[in-house]
Amino acid sequence: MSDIQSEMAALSAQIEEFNYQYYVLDTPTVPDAEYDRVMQRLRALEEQNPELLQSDSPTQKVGGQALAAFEQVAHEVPMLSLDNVFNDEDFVAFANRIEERLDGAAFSFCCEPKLDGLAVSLLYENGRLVRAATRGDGQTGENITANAKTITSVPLKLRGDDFPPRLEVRGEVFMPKAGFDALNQRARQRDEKQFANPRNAAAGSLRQLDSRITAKRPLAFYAYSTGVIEGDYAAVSSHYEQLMQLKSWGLPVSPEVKRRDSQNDVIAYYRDIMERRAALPYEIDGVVLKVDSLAQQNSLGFVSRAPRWATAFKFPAEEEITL
Ligand SMILES: NC(=O)n1nc(-c2ccco2)nc1N
Repeated sequence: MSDIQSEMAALSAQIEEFNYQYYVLDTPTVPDAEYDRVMQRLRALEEQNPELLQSDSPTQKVGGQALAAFEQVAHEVPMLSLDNVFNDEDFVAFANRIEERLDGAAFSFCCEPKLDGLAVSLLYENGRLVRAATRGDGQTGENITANAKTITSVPLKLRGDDFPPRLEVRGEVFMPKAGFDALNQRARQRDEKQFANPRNAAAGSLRQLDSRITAKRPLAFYAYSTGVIEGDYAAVSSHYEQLMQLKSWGLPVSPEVKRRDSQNDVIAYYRDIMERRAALPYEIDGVVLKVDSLAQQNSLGFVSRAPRWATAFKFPAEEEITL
């Protein structure tokens, strides 16, 4: 490797570590000016040495040629839809049904905020992002790889080397409230169409045929599940621990994800998140509760397309404001 190549590889690795610290650990270690300096240096070297440009360089998150249409993607593992509960009694009935089906075995819940964005699947092969798809109808989605690659919090390469050779990460692409407000303010100033809510803004931005438009939209991503996992790696037995593994590989996971062991503690989690809902930087419409043990999830299975082992616990509908 030439000196230039090794400097470019080092700069790329440094930017990926900055991204991990900023988007995953939420603890940036360098000021923006330093981040920009390193990024500018890498861009300059890539312009001077185009033959050394790597397709998954962090400078390539700016989008490319517009598509004529989206390709269809068949999900190897269907992307589930969730049943809902709306009050404590329904949740207790849900939890009691699980207890019966587990013949009284103890079980915990992994509790997560229910992000109000767009479910996506990210496929990493040998640690590199090779395909991104929307949920679609659960069986078939749209190939939005070029667009997903422009989302700053979606890593183009996984961190470390203990990840499985083939890993499908599932999560939510969403638009944080601040980004949504700024986008609509700019639209108002330009007399352009405004989005009704962050969810529509995220969907509209992600399903752009021109990824250069997506690249300009303030999208974010949180992982909350996996799909296909193939090849040798240190498998864990708990959904919560699996999310912590995804975090160690450079995928952002909401810091609000917690494990709770009793029905009362789950209800306390639901109330706490509901109380803090307005202050969260992204929109949610409830919490998602999942049996934490992967073995117990497997033994509980699914009813038609919804898992017996998970439910969304929704908040009362907010009065809709019309723009
Ligand atoms: N929307 C959302 O935040 N979700 N959705 C799931 C889910 C759907 C199917 C399995 O897991 N989990 C979370 N946190």
